[in-house]
Amino acid sequence: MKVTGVELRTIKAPLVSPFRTSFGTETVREALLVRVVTDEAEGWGECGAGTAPQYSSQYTHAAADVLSRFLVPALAGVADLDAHQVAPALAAFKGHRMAKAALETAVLDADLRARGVPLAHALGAVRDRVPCGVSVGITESIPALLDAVAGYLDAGYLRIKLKIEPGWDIEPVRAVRERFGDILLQVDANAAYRRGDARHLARLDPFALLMLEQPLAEDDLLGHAELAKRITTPICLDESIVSARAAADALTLGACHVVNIKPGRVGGYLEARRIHDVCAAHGVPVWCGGMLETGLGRAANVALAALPGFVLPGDTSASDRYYRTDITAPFHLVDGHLAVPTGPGLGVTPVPEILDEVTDSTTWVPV
Ligand SMILES: CSCC[C@@H](NC(=O)CCC(=O)O)C(=O)O
Ligand SMILES: [Mg+2]
Repeated sequence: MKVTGVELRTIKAPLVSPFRTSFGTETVREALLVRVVTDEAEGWGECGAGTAPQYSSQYTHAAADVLSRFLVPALAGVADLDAHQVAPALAAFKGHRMAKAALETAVLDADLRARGVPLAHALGAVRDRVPCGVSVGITESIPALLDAVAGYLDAGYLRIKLKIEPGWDIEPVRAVRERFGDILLQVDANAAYRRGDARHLARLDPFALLMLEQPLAEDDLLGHAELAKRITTPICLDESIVSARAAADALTLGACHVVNIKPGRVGGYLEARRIHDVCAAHGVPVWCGGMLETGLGRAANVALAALPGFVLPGDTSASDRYYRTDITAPFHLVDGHLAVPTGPGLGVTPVPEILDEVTDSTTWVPV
């Protein structure tokens, strides 16, 4: 394929309710969408970065800047481009994995649409629907949390994930366990704790959680390995797993028992599959994380979550978990599952009038 140009479109999509984590509260998803135009087809990618550098050092406007100044122009030199050539073409530029992932995904989507191949098929999917969990933010009170969890369980979600932070951990977990019994339940700290919190985190052990996600800092593999020896709750890593090598290192060090795979965090779906393969080789379960994606990123995540090693419900929730109106045809939860898209590439495209309503800016970058 020959890339003729790339559109960088920033959208601002209001969330149906505030989403609070240990690092902040989101009320609007400011997302960067990448549309690659080639001589054969066009393709879409969604950048997982948020408005501010709080989940990681990346953020939406920086992703748009690095794409327009460096990453998109780097594709000009590639004569017959396919998705496998994108990462090597961008390797000279350090970091910015989420921006690189969005560009690689858009090239992959264009290539697959041109060939009539669904992303799920290209990645090696073995399922036609995936089991879904839901991420529940920190709420104003325990009663409010219990109401939210009850609503999601009524909707059919198969697993509940609670955001926690110091001061909001033991009690909310206890309250959910006491109210809802032995549901599949896990927690995510987004790196809010320190190595000295091991004794406190061990107080989660009696609640039979599926996992404790990213309790310590992104770069603290040794701290997680030490913590793993002092608590019985399985440790899952998210922010720390930035590549297949980081996954192999984490498993070798005993820093985690489960991995949350997020394609944007690791530079794209091709690296995400490599991490899936590394974990499968070690007998380690994985699940698909989320970054509040619109239907574009959601479609790609659901395709990935259909791979054999994704044996745990992911944060692949229905569109209405976050959005009143998705920019694509909405994903609906059916018996706790989302259907894997069957169309070429991502299998979905934005609805133009809905996309225009949430568009904040658009830039064309010629190649
Ligand atoms: C704005 S928080 C995004 C990162 C967070 N993601 C979720 O909790 C799931 C979000 C989703 O359902 O897409 C995580 O650390 O796992
Ligand atoms: Mg997480």
